Amino acid sequence: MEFLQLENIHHSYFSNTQAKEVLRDISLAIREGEFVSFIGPSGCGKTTLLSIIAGLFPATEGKVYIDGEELSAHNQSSIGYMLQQDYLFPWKTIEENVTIGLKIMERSNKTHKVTANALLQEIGLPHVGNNYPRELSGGMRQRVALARTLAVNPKILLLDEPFSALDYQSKLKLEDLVVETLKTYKKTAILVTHDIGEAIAMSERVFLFSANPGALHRVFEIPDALRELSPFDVRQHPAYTDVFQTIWKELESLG
Ligand SMILES: Nc1ncnc2c1ncn2[C@@H]1O[C@H](COP(=O)(O)OP(=O)(O)OP(=O)(O)O)[C@@H](O)[C@H]1O
Repeated sequence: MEFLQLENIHHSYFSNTQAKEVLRDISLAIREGEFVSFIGPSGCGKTTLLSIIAGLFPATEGKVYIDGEELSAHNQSSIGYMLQQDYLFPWKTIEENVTIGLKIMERSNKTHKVTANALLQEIGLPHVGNNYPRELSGGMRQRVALARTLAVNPKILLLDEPFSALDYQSKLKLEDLVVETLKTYKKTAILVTHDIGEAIAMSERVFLFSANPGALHRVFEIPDALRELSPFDVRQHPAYTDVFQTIWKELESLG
């Protein structure tokens, strides 16, 4: 079932009297529970498109639908955002950081501790609730950022290069954890990444965008044989190299 739908999205930024066209006529649909990636040359508008989906600002033209309903202040909270930086508050404990969104949304205090504990357990950090962010490694902090994003129970997660600041080993481990956790919670997710391998390893479909202005160029279906594996294992599968080369060639052809 189509869960997130973009219909003829156009976007321009206006500075002084000049308009800069960034996105042209983007239409796409993502199924409930699906994990997809957006890739494309630098500056093709991936972050701009995620911001429009998150409702941070409206597109110049076009519509976003979530579960058949047009995006508005009413359903905007069904979307969670995870970024390259963890943006944890250094003066708050890990438990307080995980539940900050619930506090902002003024949801009942009683269940906060239970929610935080369950999520910290899920991300493999059950004993850090009373610690402070400075006491954790970069990879652990990004896991906490994932728990904080999930705490408000969004239906759709937007992941904007959340692994790019991590060392290679932490990145591979976190990719596995994110895929497993989002499957457990049956979330729909969009990952923006520059790493083709990461897109193939984590996604069911990869959306390739071209630049100037940003437009949807091609959609790649990841073969079933890869989709059943964890991101780490996908990279060891014989079919992985073929898929990588196909996408790489297409990206190269965009210049
Ligand atoms: N607030 C803004 N005002 C004017 N132009 C902007 C603004 N934000 C982004 N742009 C421009 O829009 C274009 C798309 O930017 P965006 O960050 O969405 O691309 P991206 O594909 O995410 O880039 P990257 O892969 O480098 O992160 C770029 O040319 C950028 O300079």
